[in-house]
Amino acid sequence: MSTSAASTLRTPSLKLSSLSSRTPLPSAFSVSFNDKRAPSRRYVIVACSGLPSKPTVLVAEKLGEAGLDLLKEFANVDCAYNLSPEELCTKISLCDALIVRSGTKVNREVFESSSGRLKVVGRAGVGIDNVDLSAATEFGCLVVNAPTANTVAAAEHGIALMAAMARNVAQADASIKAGKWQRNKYVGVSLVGKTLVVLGFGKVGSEVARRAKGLGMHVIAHDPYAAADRARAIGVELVSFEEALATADFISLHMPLTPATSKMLNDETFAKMKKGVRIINVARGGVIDEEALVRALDSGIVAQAALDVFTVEPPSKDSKLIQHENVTVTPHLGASTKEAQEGVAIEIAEAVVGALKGELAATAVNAPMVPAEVLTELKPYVVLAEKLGSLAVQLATGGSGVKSVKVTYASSRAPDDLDTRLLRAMIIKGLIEPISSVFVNLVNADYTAKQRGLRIAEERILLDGSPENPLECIQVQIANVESKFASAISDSGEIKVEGRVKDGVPHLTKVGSFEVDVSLEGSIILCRQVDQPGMIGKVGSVLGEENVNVSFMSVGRIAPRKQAVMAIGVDEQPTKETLKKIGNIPAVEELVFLKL
Ligand SMILES: NC(=O)c1ccc[n+]([C@@H]2O[C@H](COP(=O)([O-])OP(=O)(O)OC[C@H]3O[C@@H](n4cnc5c(N)ncnc54)[C@H](O)[C@@H]3O)[C@@H](O)[C@H]2O)c1
Ligand SMILES: O=C(O)[C@H](O)COP(=O)(O)O
Repeated sequence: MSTSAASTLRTPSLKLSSLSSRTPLPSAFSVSFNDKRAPSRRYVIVACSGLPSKPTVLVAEKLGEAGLDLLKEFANVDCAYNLSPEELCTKISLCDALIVRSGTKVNREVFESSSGRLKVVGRAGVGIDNVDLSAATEFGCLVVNAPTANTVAAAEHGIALMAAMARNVAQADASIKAGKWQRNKYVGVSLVGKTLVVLGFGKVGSEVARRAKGLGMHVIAHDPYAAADRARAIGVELVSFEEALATADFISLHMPLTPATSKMLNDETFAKMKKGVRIINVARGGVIDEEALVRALDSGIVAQAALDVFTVEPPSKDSKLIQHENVTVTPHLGASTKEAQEGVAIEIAEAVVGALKGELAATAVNAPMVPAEVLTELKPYVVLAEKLGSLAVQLATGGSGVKSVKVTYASSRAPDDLDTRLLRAMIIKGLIEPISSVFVNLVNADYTAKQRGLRIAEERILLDGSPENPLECIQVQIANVESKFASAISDSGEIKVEGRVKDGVPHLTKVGSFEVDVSLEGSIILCRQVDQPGMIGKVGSVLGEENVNVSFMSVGRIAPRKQAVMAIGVDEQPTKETLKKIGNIPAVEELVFLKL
């Protein structure tokens, strides 16, 4: 990709088939259940069920027109800039999505105030340090960002600040406008031949490095997570933090603000730098201890600094740092080019609309990454997983006592070739939703389980045979609970249900120790009886008389004329009286109705 093209990059609209294997999964999102009997069924994995016919998107900071146009095709768009925190909290309960830049704090109160309606937060830019990700995850709200469209703009601004600082452009400009002509005062330093250290060799850092090399600088970088061969490919050596500090003439900062990078440049690290070093920061203000920087400037360790970002934005007018003669400042303009803002607006609008539609989000920040092809393959198993979770918990007496669940995946695939995070999330959804008002999705499943003290142990059984299908069967067991259907308790004392996918359709294949075979759609009646002729007919006619349509029926028995379990798939919910009539059939010993 040419660097000039990068700033106007558009994120293509994402469909399952167009995603690469590194595409972060979905959060959200609806996955079509390929069921011949229910072809129109949409299956929501994550966030976006229950949306009104036209969702509402609150755009809380200025967004490029092209992005707004895209949003308006799909949603009601409310552009409300400069909201106070209170106003944002008031508005948010009426919104399905929120789009912000770096100027809006999307904190816990915002998620709390949304009362569960907010499904997606779109950050029109890279840094998500203004969004409380744990709160978003807790509330099952997907966070997406626009990570590529402003890369070049930020890199160009870094280079602009470095050159302007080295030649005192801002100071000389102010001086001349004040009526002075100070040619001797503003003698600068050259860039050519100087060592530039790039701290954070990601998208922006590497573009800065590329450009600085073009200016004849010697460029080295420190980034504990960057690949050395990627750096080498553009002629940059990765060095240790200590070496970086000790050799730099210029240091340009390009890491995210995280607990690990907060105040990374401080009194101690400034003391390790060469006297007269120059610092450029277009990353985040918080990566520098600003008071320590003032001390380093005063002592001459740091000759000059050029800053686009600040710990508090806007910084106070009388801040010593801002007013320092050797400091050049801009008001967080790194991403502010027409091209970048247009690109960011399109990138974020596409991500938010896609998320609201239930498509995959390539830029999800708080959802696990599951490659798209894995998702496609797992679709029917995803449905199976949720239904098994739901059946298992409905079989327990008093669902709130469910604390320990064991999930067993039997597969011919090696464990490394089977990603079960999505399945686990769906089992958790199935286990929790029928017994609570919590909405569980891929974003918040593990968190919600932990909050409820629900332990999920996963086990894999490696089968012989062809690994053509990802899974042979899934088994869900709940320990230490009683069941309202005693036959669901296995020999080892747990509630046990097992299922598999047949011709793309999920089936229940085992309840307790009984083999059954019923397609998991509609609802199910499980009925234990003494195995004898005519039972299917008797139960079937009670249901027929009450106009309840049977979609599937299967009987599993221990041995002829001994106990048997009948699994009956029904399209309609039978009335209590109907169930009572079945229970009154002499050979029937117990029965339970389970909603799917
Ligand atoms: N000023 C602006 O307007 C503007 C515009 C765009 C991006 N940014 C900021 O620039 C920064 C970089 O953005 P990006 O798109 O290149 O992100 P990126 O994720 O592509 O790159 C960040 C890099 O920092 C590295 N890193 C993480 N911890 C580190 C550490 N302790 N030491 C050194 N490196 C570390 C990561 O490995 C990664 O390679 C972010 O803070 C972003 O918010 C600012
Ligand atoms: O992280 C980013 O993308 C930049 O800091 C840009 O922030 P902005 O969208 O507020 O300009």
